[in-house]
Amino acid sequence: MVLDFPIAFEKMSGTGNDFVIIDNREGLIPLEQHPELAKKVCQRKFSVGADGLILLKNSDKADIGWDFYNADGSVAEMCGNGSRCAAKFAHSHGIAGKKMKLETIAGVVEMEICNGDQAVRVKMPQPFDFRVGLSISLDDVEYPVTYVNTGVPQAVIFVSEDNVPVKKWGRKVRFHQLFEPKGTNANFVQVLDKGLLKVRTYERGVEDETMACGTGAVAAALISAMQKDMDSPIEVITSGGERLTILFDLQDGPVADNVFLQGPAKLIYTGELTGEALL
Ligand SMILES: N[C@H](CCC[C@H](N)C(=O)O)C(=O)O
Repeated sequence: MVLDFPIAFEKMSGTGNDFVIIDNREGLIPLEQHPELAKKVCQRKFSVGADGLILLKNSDKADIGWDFYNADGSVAEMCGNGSRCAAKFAHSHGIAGKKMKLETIAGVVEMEICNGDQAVRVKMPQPFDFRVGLSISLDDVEYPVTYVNTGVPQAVIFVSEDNVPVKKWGRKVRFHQLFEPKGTNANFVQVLDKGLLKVRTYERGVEDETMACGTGAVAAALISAMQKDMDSPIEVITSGGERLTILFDLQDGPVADNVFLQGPAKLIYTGELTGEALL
C-alpha cells in the first residue's frame, strides 16, 4: 500500500521526552508500515527526530486509542509522557474533552488537562511485579536495584551524584539477564530532599538517556516512598531540567493506588511528512 503523502504531524514535548504524533484514525498508515515509519521519523538529523511515534486510532473501550512506538520501532505497552502529549493533542483537535480515556496495551488510562491547560495528568496503570533485593555490578561496585512495572518495566538505582555514566550503566541494566527477555528501562535516582528527586533514565527502545521518562519517574517516586520514607506528592527533576509530579496512595507493602503523573505537555511545531520521509 502506497502511503498518501503529505501526512500532517505534530511534534510534542512531555518535559523533554519528545514525540511525533499523527492522527491515524482513518487508518491512513497501515499497521505493517508503523515500525518502519517510527524508525525513519524518529531518527535525529535525518528526519523529524523524536523518542517515539504516536499514531492515534479509534477505540471501542476508550475515547481514543493509539499505537505507540519507541524510536527503534519497538512497541511499548505504555508511555507516561507520551500519553500526556496524546491527551493534549486529542483535546486541541476536538477529539476528546479535558477529561478522557486512552486505551493502551497496559490498559485504559484516565487523562485530564489541568492547571489552566498548562499541565496534563494521567492516572497510571496499577504498578505490579515489584522486585527488591536485586543488585548489579557497575564499574566494579555492587548497586542495589529495585524493579517495578509501571506500565513498562523499570529498574531503579539510587546514586549519590548525578554525573553517573547513564548510557554505559543504563545499557548494562537494560540488557541484564535479570530482566530478560523484555529488558527494562534504567533509572538513576538522586534524593535531593524529602519529596524531591533527580532522575536520569536510560530508555529501552531509545537506547539512550532521554530528557525525561514518565513511567521511570513514577517508579523512582514509588520506590523512594517505600525505601526512603517519603509521602505523596514527590517532585522529579528530569534530565532536561523540567519537573514531573507524582501523586499516589501508598498501601501496606509494595502496593500503591491512585498513582498520578502530572506535568507539562507542549506543542512544539506542526508539519507535514513528504514521501521522502520513508526513503
Ligand atoms: N521506552 C519505554 C516506553 C516509553 C516510556 C517513557 N517515554 C515514558 O514517558 O513513560 C519502554 O519501551 O519501556
